[in-house]
Amino acid sequence: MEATIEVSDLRKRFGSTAALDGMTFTVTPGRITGFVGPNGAGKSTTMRVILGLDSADEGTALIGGLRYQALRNPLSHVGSLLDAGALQPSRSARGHLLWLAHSQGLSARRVDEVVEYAGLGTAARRKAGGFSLGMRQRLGIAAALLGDPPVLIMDEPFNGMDPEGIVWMRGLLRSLAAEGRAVLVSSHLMSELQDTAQHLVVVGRGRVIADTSVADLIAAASGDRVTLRTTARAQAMTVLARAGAVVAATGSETLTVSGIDSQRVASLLGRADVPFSEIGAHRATLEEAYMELTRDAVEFQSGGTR
Ligand SMILES: Nc1ncnc2c1ncn2[C@@H]1O[C@H](COP(=O)(O)OP(=O)(O)OP(=O)(O)O)[C@@H](O)[C@H]1O
Repeated sequence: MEATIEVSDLRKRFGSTAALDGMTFTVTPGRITGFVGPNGAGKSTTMRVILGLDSADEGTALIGGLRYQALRNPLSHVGSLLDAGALQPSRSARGHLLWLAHSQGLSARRVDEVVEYAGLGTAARRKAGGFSLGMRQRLGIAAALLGDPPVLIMDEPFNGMDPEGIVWMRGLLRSLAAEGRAVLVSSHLMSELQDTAQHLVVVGRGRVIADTSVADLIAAASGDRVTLRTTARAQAMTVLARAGAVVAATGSETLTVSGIDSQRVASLLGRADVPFSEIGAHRATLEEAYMELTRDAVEFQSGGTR
């Protein structure tokens, strides 16, 4: 089966709310696609529709070219981590995985492999009801990987993870993508995706705002700005503004300059005898790029509803 997810023109209303309003994107194999957007943008609804847990009013969602309902032994086609709380609390983690495995014709040996892979170790014998959120996420990952699926869908997998767990999760996602799987990961924290995802689908109000590589998104948001460190901030601002640059102070000794390149900034300051210690092209963070893109798409902003 091809490792792809194809979402095409999904529309869904909940009463007067358009949760999905023409959602369209493709997740391709061999890379991590981050799925991001403000609260209420439609991420969970999209994931639920892809996984057959919810139905759309219009449009299609295909896994390897097939609707979820048409997949035989779905765990071997797609693994998902949606709600880490959905467990039988009295069952041991291993018992839960064994039950899942048997329902899909998978072996007990495979259960032991995924227990190891997800770093559950001896905790697998304990009742899942007593697990921390981080441990439940690991159990969810073990369940998602049971059928060795080519497609993975993870809703907020970093939730509840401690710093060591976050590093582990990043490495795991990267290796799953490197094995040629299609990996769709939603997250609210851009910092978690910055060094993890290669591609981003940014959504707002039920539709795609941007479908782009992380590198291109950061380059576009970085613009042609130059950052500068100087102990003579006021003097530098005067010299650069006189040359036509737009200058903004970003700290007591730092400035952002746009309109002229870093070489010109250096030569202007040199000629005017303005001291500076650092100069370089400004590189936006993924967080900055994301904020700029989604500014108009947030449903609720601090300071009241729009
Ligand atoms: N079962 C439901 N009943 C009514 N409205 C719903 C239901 N599920 C989702 N919605 C609405 O649909 C819209 C999209 O919600 P969804 O949960 O898909 O967004 P999201 O991007 O996952 O948000 P979050 O980041 O907060 O998890 C929201 O306006 C939400 O209130």
